[in-house]
Amino acid sequence: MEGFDSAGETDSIVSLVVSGDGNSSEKRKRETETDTETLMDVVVPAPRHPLWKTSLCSYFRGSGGLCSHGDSCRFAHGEEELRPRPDNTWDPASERAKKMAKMEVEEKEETDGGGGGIMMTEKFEEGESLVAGLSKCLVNLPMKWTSDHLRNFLKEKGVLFKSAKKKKGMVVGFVSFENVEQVATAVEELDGKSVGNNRTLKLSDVLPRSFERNNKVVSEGSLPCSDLVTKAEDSINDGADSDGNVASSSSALMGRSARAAVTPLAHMSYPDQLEHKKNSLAQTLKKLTRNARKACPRGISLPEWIQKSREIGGLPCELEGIIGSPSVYGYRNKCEFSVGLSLEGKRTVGFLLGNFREGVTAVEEPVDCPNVSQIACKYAAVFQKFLQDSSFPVWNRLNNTGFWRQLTVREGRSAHCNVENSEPIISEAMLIVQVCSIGFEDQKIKDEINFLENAFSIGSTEEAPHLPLTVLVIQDHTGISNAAPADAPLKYVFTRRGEGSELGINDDVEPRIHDHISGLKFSISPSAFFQVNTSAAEKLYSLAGDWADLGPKTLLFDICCGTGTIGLTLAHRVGMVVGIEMNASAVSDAQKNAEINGIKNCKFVCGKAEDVIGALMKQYLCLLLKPDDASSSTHNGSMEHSGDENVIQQNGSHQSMESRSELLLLQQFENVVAVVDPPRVGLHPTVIKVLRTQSDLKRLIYISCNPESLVANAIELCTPSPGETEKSNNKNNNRGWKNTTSASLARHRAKSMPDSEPFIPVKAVAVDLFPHTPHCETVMLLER
Ligand SMILES: C[S@@+](CC[C@H](N)C(=O)[O-])C[C@H]1O[C@@H](n2cnc3c(N)ncnc32)[C@H](O)[C@@H]1O
Repeated sequence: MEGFDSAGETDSIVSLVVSGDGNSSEKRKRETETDTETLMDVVVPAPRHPLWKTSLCSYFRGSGGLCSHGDSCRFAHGEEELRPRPDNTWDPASERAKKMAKMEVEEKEETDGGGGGIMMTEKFEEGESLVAGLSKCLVNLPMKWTSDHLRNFLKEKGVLFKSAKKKKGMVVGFVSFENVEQVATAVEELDGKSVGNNRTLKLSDVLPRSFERNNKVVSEGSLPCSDLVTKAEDSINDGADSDGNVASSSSALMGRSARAAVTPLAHMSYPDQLEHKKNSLAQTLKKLTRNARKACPRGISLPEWIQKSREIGGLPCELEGIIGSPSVYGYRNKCEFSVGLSLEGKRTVGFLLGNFREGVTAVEEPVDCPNVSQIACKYAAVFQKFLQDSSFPVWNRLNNTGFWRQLTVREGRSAHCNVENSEPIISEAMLIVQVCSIGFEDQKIKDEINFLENAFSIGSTEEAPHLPLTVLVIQDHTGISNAAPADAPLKYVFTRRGEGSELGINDDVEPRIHDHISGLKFSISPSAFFQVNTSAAEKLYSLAGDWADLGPKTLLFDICCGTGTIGLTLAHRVGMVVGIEMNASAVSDAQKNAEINGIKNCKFVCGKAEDVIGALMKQYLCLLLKPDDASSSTHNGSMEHSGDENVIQQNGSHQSMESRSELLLLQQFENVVAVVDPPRVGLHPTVIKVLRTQSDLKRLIYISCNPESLVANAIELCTPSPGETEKSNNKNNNRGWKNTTSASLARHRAKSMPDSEPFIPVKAVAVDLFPHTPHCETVMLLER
């Protein structure tokens, strides 16, 4: 379970180990052969108090790490020393206890159907209707069950019913009955009984949706499947959309507002939010120390950074605080609005209120969401107004039918600021409307899209000043979740031929908008990643550059480079940039961006980093100037670029060096730095292995939007390599990883890391790109 892997204290074995460097005072817990029972540094007193280290030391905490008892203190100096109490509980002041309490609340909410009922605003099938009193909602069913599973289960239990519906991926199902006797039997046979993997079934009444209670006519002409209203979107479901626009399901369910769903920290002051995020990051980073300590092979002394971590409260390195966002309100340059029915049954463009898994499908307008820009809100309102009269249905998440699915508004800032308030001017906007064309006639779609284009055009000019509208894209996506792949077909594209012209279908004009970072202009295509908070991203990139210690003799790898933002903004500080990115449109944007800005020392490679990085590093690093070669170098200290074109290489294939001049240029590099900025899941193991084993790579800047994956990757990068014996012992030990945490998995992988010098975490800092949400970016410097 997340957060509880680190200590594994209850089943761990304490042993005294003399470290390989002959330091006999270094005592630590060791992993056992079974791999799950792992340990940490512990000083064992004699005799040991029965409550040894089961409570946090208040002196230690209050004094910022000073306790006169030192290692002999019976209280725990920090979370990593803390042990469970004899009754298997944790010190209530500890993070573990708080996390456990939180999880208990969440589990209870899940069992209770979210504590407030299920918000289903959609019907399962045409003609389906539920009669109040003769319909029940079953909560806590196994997610993988379908309607058939539910029906068989009811039959097995001898429960008669009229109809039963259950959608895979949800924990709720809906049953209607012929009469009250059947209802009574169902309650007796099912409520509180065990189902699936020890889940406790709960029967809830189906409450009429508010719009039915008020006897309003519902435009979708449907009755709800249930009384409980729940609805959250797949993106919210998974905890985050592609850009970290996240709603925690529990807060969404409790808050019952779009504001609470997408900006759960909005009730706090901004300084409090920053403090909260910094503390939460510190807790996560401590996992790096704990896990690297556990994974440290036998017979090898603990790296100095682990030994010194006690001096900084268990952190792997100094956490230099958190940098706030220059813009706190309306900062998002990209907003993804779902289309669905509100709690009132109205066609709505906004945010899902909770978690689809738990049956939430209600969408509410983005009212009071402090991260959403005014322009995005206005376009959402224009689209919502249009939908009220559209003859095409909105997307039904229960049976995956409908046409209108999602609106994304992307904005681009001009190079100039508003003279009155110094705010950036939003000069371009791209609207991406996602639809599902299955089952709809082409001509009818065309007509409907023309109406929509007209509605947006008029909507944009009705505002004073006019809203920017650069391009309208209709994306056709037939998948279940709204998260469309980068290559989802663009069915129609309306662009402007020139400044001030009307939107129209101009096949020769590419759909794109432009933004500006650090004085450079960036061209952005519809599916390319671009940080959602431009002014905070500017801070992030320049900080990464400062930490990277760049110079004209630096070769910089920008791994997961998107549209090239990091590499291009740092290009003037290095000899050459090699960017790697898998999204072909983003690579093409990066290439264009280099051209637009007259930058000639960047190359962009299209491919998955795991497929291309090994060959690329070999190709470039074997030509590095080594200190021994310095005397034979012709390098005169200033970089002269050959004027080579920036090169895009497709599908992971790599070409040999383009020219002799490039080869000569490379020979002048004296150091290599990599900046990695991976997606939420972190780096692929192959990429980690290449970074780790390329001994010429001495400095690595890790930028992460997910501290858990940063920690997991850093465990592999920073743990000393195992000896041969340990590696071979580990070979047959690869079992039962399905339910393990990312950190445990990383520990396991670290054991098979080829012999190589580990990196050392030097410093870290948080940069808040997502005010009002729990998310923020982390930058960590690793060196060796
Ligand atoms: C967090 S974004 C960072 C983009 C860029 N550094 C920026 O700041 O704009 C992650 C990028 O990694 C790309 N990506 C995801 N998986 C990848 C992989 N396996 N190999 C290469 N790029 C990948 C995504 O397409 C996305 O552009």
